[in-house]
Amino acid sequence: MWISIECTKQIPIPAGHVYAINDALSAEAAADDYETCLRHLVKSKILDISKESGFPKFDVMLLGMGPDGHVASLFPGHPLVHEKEKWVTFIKDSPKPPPNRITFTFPVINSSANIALAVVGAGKADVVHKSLGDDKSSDLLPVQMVSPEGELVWFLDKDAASKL
Ligand SMILES: O=C1O[C@H](COP(=O)(O)O)[C@@H](O)[C@H](O)[C@H]1O
Repeated sequence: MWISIECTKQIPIPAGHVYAINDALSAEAAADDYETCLRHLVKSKILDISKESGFPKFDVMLLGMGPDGHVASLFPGHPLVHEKEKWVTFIKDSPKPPPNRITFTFPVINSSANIALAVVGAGKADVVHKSLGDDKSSDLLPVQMVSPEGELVWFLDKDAASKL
């Protein structure tokens, strides 16, 4: 949401190219509605399907990361990180406000051609260190499960990179 609102202010994206979440609906209904929207875009050949995965394939996905290592609304230890079928799903118990959210699932995120991961602030330094370091002793954080079909590029500010 933030991206669509901020980007449309900064760069001239035609309004018809922005597919906003319908926040008048419940989280469940908004997730269904958004997945239906994606399916229409696939049918009308605006959005590709990955030959590898059969899920929608975005050219580029811009993700952030929370200080707990979550991406999109896929939080560490939450069952949604293991969703394998849905394109878009919902969460009603998000550990970070707001509690009701919708999110792309990992099959969609990881079918992207490319992903830019933009991470800023000292509050993210520990998790950046853990994610990019060698310690694979504990369960993977959601950010460590991000694996697009093409390139994954991290963009860090000095504070976020301070423990590397
Ligand atoms: O809740 C969320 O937080 C993360 C991190 O946000 P930031 O403002 O600290 O960069 C964001 O990437 C994610 O999309 C969102 O669901």
